[in-house]
Amino acid sequence: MSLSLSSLRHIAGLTAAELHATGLSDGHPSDTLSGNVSVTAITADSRAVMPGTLFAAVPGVKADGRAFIASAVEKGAVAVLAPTGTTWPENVPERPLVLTPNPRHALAVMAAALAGPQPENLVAITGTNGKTSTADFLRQLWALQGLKAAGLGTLGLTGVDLPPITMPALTTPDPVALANGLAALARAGVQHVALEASSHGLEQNRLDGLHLSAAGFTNLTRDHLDYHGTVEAYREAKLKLFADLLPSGRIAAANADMDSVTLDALRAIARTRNLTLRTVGEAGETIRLITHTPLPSGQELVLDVGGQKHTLSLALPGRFQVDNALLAAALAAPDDAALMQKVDLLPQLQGVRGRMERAVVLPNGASAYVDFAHTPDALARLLASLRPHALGRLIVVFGAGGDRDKGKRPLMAQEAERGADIAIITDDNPRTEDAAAIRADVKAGAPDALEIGDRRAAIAEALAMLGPQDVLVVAGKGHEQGQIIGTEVHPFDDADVLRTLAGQSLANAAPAAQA
Ligand SMILES: CC(=O)N[C@H]1[C@@H](OP(=O)(O)OP(=O)(O)OC[C@H]2O[C@@H](n3ccc(=O)[nH]c3=O)[C@H](O)[C@@H]2O)O[C@H](CO)[C@@H](O)[C@@H]1O[C@H](C)C(=O)N[C@@H](C)C(=O)N[C@H](CCC(=O)O)C(=O)O
Ligand SMILES: Nc1ncnc2c1ncn2[C@@H]1O[C@H](COP(=O)(O)OP(=O)(O)OP(=O)(O)O)[C@@H](O)[C@H]1O
Ligand SMILES: N[C@H](CCC[C@H](N)C(=O)O)C(=O)O
Ligand SMILES: [Mg+2]
Repeated sequence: MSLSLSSLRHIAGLTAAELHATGLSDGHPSDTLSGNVSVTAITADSRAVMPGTLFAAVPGVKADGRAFIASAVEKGAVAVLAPTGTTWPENVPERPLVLTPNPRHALAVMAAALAGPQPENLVAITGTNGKTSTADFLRQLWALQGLKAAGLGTLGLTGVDLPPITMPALTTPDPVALANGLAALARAGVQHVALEASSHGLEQNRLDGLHLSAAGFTNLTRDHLDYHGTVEAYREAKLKLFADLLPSGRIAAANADMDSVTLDALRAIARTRNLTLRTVGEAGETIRLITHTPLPSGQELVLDVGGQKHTLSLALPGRFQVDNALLAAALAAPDDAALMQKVDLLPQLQGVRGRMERAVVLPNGASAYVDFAHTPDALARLLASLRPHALGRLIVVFGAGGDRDKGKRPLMAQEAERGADIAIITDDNPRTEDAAAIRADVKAGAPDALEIGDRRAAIAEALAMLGPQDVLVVAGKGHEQGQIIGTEVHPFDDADVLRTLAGQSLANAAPAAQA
């Protein structure tokens, strides 16, 4: 699809006064520069510019996109979008220059306009933990009703019979990939999409071009303060989904057991913006969790759904999975009358890859789980959820990622030490940081924890410790397929490593047992 620059500016709410170009002495654009150029694509990456592209030159964390205007023009950019105050670089052929205080917002809105259709039911989920799980449960609930549905987030694009669409490996993709991916899904008849809204994505306006039908909020606890600076700024970024992006009159759903500051702020936004707020959980008003009883194969739930008591079994272990399942049900129901029907589907939900996934059961009855907990709150809840399953000891292997929030490292360790009988600190994507220094930051919160840097060796050591009825959980990587050291990704899959090592130890044990 192509659109004229002036239509794009109109769509993004940018006025004529914001169109400039160097060499225009009277400040008024000439005909060529008046915005009648045809734009076929938009990108914020000069390396992706092709003839006909509008280049969004945005300052970022590592680089300043304005340094690449010359290169974009050389590659055929027909116009440039940039922050107010940007001047045209010297010795670069003139192009229309659209200036706005928030070019990332304009980029997302224009990308959506150029991409075309969006799925009719587009639900975004935010929160510190539980976005992927809730989005996948929602996708499953739709699929169970026979609807063509997709999930989009940390796991990439998920669903059955989807067109081949490549997405960047981010929880919330950049606005151009997002808009194009969603348009491809809509064109393929996928009208139900559950999407993760990360705080980075919200802060960077990646979702600003989307037409959302509902939005969910799981919880807000510590993470990503390296990027947002303060909890307040982090909360503000998450709340943007409800304050700015979700259109008035739509459904907002939240876990009522989340911190009260965030919940109160959400309630205030819902009131002001006329959103229908649904709450779930122990304090939930829409779906209230009355009791939950862990069972060997999952858990039994007693719920109050709109005043009606309802008992059902969930085939998933872990208290936090109940929160995610109930939030998904609240988001799946277009009106209150449909709530019970969605709740009735919950027993059919299947586990999400790498989320409390039981990878190995040893002949002595010990189990080993893989989970994606990488925050203090997630680790605390994970270990509390596993405790009833550990008739023996509970052992955790975990680490903290490099180039990510340093403040969470000792807090994660405290939760590991508090919640498990044995905690083993290991490496989890050191990225460009020194792995030993990360482990030292972690160990400051758990001086008694064991430290084994090599992740495979740490898992092997933990497996060797497992006595009858013990439970091991390897946390932090979940579905991940690699260990990122420097900028290189070394293949690594916790579940595979567990299965391989458990198989080897059984093979090694066999001759000894016969002797
Ligand atoms: C810190 C961060 O979020 N960075 C994201 C951001 O990059 P940025 O805009 O700051 O980029 P930059 O490298 O400073 O460059 C500035 C601009 O110059 C442009 N450029 C750069 C080089 C060049 O040759 N030409 C060019 O035009 C860049 O395309 C960019 O537009 O925007 C890019 C495009 O959307 C993202 O790819 C990039 O994600 C990086 C890779 C990343 O690691 N992000 C992580 C932290 C992230 O976003 N995680 C969240 C949260 C996960 C969770 O929930 O836990 C996620 O949604 O995945
Ligand atoms: N509702 C919840 N409350 C607290 N912890 C949770 C909740 N749901 C999941 N977790 C924990 O967080 C981990 C990650 O879950 P999930 O992948 O669903 O979260 P996410 O928000 O998508 O994470 P990311 O920010 O990395 O995308 C799980 O493996 C579990 O340990
Ligand atoms: N989306 C999260 C994933 C963290 C996973 C963990 N394995 C790590 O590397 O810290 C992040 O980018 O912070
Ligand atoms: Mg996720």
